[in-house]
Amino acid sequence: MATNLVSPKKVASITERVWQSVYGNSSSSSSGGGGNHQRRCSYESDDDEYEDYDGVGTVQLMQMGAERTKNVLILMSDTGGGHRASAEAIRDAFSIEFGDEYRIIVKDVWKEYTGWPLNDMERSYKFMVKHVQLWKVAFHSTSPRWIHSCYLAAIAAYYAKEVEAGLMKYKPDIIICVHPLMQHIPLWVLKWQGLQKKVVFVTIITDLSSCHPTWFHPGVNRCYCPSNEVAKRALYDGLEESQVRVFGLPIRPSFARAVLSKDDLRKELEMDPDLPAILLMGGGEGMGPVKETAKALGESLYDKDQEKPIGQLIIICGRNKGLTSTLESKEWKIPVKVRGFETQMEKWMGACDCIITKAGPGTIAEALIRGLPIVLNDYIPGQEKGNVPYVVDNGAGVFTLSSSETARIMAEWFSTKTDELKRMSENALKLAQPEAVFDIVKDIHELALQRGPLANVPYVLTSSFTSLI
Ligand SMILES: CCCCC/C=C\C/C=C\CCCCCCCC(=O)OC[C@H](CO)OC(=O)CCCCCCC/C=C\C/C=C\CCCCC
Ligand SMILES: O=c1ccn([C@@H]2O[C@H](COP(=O)(O)OP(=O)(O)O[C@H]3O[C@H](CO)[C@H](O)[C@H](O)[C@H]3O)[C@@H](O)[C@H]2O)c(=O)[nH]1
Repeated sequence: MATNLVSPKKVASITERVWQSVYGNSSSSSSGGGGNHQRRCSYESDDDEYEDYDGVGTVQLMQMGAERTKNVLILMSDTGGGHRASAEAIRDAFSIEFGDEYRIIVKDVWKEYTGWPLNDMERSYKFMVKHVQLWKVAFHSTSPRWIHSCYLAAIAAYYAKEVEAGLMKYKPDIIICVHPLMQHIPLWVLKWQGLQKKVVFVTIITDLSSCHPTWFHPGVNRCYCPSNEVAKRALYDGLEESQVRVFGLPIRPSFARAVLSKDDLRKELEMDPDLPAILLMGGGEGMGPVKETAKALGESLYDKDQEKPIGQLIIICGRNKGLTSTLESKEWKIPVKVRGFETQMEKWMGACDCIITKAGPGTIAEALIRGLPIVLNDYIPGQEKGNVPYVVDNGAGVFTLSSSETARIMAEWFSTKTDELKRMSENALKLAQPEAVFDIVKDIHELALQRGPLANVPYVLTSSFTSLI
């Protein structure tokens, strides 16, 4: 007797289980539900509900052989503002380039599905960069591969199941990671699930130069580096040339495709139409010496002899509510606007003549696109240290930690050294890479097209495969 043959009864039972897994127990569930998913808006944000996602399985089966909307899951965390800005840039570029071909989901899966310390990275990061020596020690002591691998393996042992549930909910065809600590556990999960051939996994590095080694994971399909310096480090850390691409840091398409003139923007933002304008900020969290610099500028931009201002100041405090209220309650001799977290940074940058900021990579890359000369007044040790020479050596800005020096430079740029301001603006534009975000999404699209037939097999027949047989 051929004992290794599967009996008809067993086949029926597997078919039945596939059927149930796809359509549920009730026969009525097969009607219409999937169609709704097909008609959904093509991207979802963190705040949107992603209800009844299991219906995607239905859609997938119905669409076998036909082109179906692909799910792209972007993993990010609000540790600062840079990762979300890059995630949104990628989301918007997918939408511009490919319309409804892709459904984009931007998520902090850690926050929703895991526990401490992964679900609280925002607060931990904020705390550590506030006590900057703590961050310096954490950054450098976790740099050796064996150390961060041990930490992450220990965390994976605790949270792998939760991360798996978080990933599977969205049934991604493509996972894009824009955070260094969000690659290791998902890549392990894909390996355990046998999904490496089905799901494209790419990482987009959002630090310009001295980034943390956790960014370089050899298990990714692509590692997008923002600069040649980062690419060199990636190769040195074990990635193959075929995995590495250098297009630049992805910046929201609204920066690249801005059409409004400075005059129109100033009108819209209710700024003085004539006075030179400085944008002062400190990343998504409003970090660095924003308060001290604002006070110094309040004095240096006021001409005491003529009793009138020689410039105006826009201060963007990000999510730092304490800073916003302190600066709002101050009396100013020059025109000043104090703002909290702004969602249209391209407009504020487009309306100003130069920027003062800590050395955040996102802010720098955006300022370069807008041709703003940059005064770097601070940097976070570790990942932002290398951004200082990147700006200064390329002639796009200057670096000083002193608020009074910053104020003096500003007063000069607006009076005796306007030629320096102009030269730096030209150098900034030369360094800008507004098309990077489009190059990256086109490359990811190509990568997805190259996937083998398994990419079109619905999740119900792959990830659940082991549980079905
Ligand atoms: C690398 C291992 C991560 C596991 C975290 C656990 C403990 C290690 C303590 C500090 C981690 C410092 C991480 C440095 C790596 C940063 C990489 C980077 O460039 O990230 C940039 C990004 C900002 O843009 O930074 C972050 O996202 C930092 C998030 C930090 C979250 C750390 C939360 C840990 C909090 C307390 C840990 C205390 C005790 C640890 C016990 C661990 C037992 C397993
Ligand atoms: O009100 C605001 C303030 C800031 N931003 C945006 O937030 C981003 C800030 O990003 P940065 O890279 O300049 O700096 P962050 O400190 O906020 O970003 C964090 O993530 C970065 C990586 O992406 C770096 O690792 C950085 O060191 C880390 O602190 C920029 O796109 C900026 O336009 C807003 O949209 N609105």
